[in-house]
Amino acid sequence: MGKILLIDDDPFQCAAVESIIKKMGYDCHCVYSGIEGLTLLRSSHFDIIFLDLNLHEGSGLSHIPRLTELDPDVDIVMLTGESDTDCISQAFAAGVKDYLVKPIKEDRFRQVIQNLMQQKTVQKEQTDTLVRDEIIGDSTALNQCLERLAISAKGTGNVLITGETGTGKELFARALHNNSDRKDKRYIVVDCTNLPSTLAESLLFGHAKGSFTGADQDRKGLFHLAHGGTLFLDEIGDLDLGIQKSLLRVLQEKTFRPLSSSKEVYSDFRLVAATNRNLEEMVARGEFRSDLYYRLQSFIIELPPLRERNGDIEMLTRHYLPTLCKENGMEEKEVDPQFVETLRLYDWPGNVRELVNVLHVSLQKARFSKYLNIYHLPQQLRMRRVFQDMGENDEPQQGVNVVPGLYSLPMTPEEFPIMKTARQEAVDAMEQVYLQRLVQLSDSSISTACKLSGLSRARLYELLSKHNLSLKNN
Ligand SMILES: Nc1ncnc2c1ncn2[C@@H]1O[C@H](COP(=O)(O)OP(=O)(O)OP(=O)(O)O)[C@@H](O)[C@H]1O
Repeated sequence: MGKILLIDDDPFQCAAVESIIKKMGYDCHCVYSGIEGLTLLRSSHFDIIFLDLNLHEGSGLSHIPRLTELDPDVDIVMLTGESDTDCISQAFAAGVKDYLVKPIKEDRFRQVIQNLMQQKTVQKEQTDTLVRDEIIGDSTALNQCLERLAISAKGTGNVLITGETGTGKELFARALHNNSDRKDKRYIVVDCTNLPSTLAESLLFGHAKGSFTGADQDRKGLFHLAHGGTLFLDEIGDLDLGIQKSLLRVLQEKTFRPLSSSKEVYSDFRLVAATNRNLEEMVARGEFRSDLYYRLQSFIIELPPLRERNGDIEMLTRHYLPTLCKENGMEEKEVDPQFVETLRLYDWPGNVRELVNVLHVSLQKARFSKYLNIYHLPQQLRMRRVFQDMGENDEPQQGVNVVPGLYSLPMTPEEFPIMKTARQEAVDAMEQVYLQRLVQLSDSSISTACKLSGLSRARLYELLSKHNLSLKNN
């Protein structure tokens, strides 16, 4: 049964609305302040919240970010006596689904509930039947992306998948094809990175015999081959501007002419594109065509970075470890809880790809051990853990001598490193902390950094590069 929450400080209004909702067959809870609403949301899920604007404690709008943080799937509808246009715009900007002005009209009220509930049911059905392929994770953020994947798979328009490197854009593109009506037709992948424009034209559009030296026969292009299926353009942000223009024409007209051919070819392919670049900024700089950008925007799936869904880390680890052990000819290993805990503390700039790589490296170190523990992890992850243990998030506190604590030695003879390795790891860890602090204190000035550290410019640049730092990190 659907659940609805009313947040309104007028008990009479609540009673009237509650009776309509209960007659519709839904479960209804009333609370008289935003604070009570937030408390309730910590332990219960609701499908819809009707939120009053003018509450005793202040504006209901101020509660929206926290309400959606606690229950990302909830739909919020304003229910208020305030009909000021500014309030309406602010409410929509804050993400509400609808805005109803009191006194409520019962028909309209019922319609809002029915539509929102229906949409939720359809979304759930679509997500439940989705074939996830290899997509692992159960965080709210990933589940929201899977919902969008399910909706887009049943649609027909172009889809743009965005997200940092290694977040799974290619995995989603393939799953989109496999869940669509086109799944029995071709799925063609084109990596637009470093695709020279001359080669791109003949690859995408095809060519007629004799169109250039070496073209000894007619060749179908990928647009043609993808007819009825899906064309995945990976890293579309890298596509040459000239090709962008031709692509736009193909998307609009579904026809194109292979190089040196007099015949137009019709092709009905579905375009899925992905990028880790900010296309909006590229449009502003004139590096990406705005008309193509608007065409691609019809449906966007934004994949969150792993650090924003670190609830998925354990699931991904447990999924990948057995496969990696098998690939490396090892018995499956047991995993120390602190190992997973330490994985959760890290930022994962390379996202899932980096996580898989770290698991691979850790397994190499643990080759002769039955367990995976934190000492098998690369140094930057162990360092992160030390910072955390010191009660900090990112950096060492002002004036604290962090260096001696950075390198913790394993307790088992099998893991115990030779002195040379231990010394090198300690030096590396110390350098990293030292340079991070130096960068902070130098205010992007190389001469200040050299003066403070006593290092030459050449040596400083060498060390910064070794630790992936830049004076501009400040
Ligand atoms: N949710 C996930 N579940 C399981 N594996 C994942 C997931 N997301 C990513 N991966 C794995 O991480 C690696 C990188 O994924 P993928 O190539 O899809 O990322 P990407 O976003 O396309 O990266 P790039 O922008 O660098 O091309 C692959 O090995 C993929 O299988």
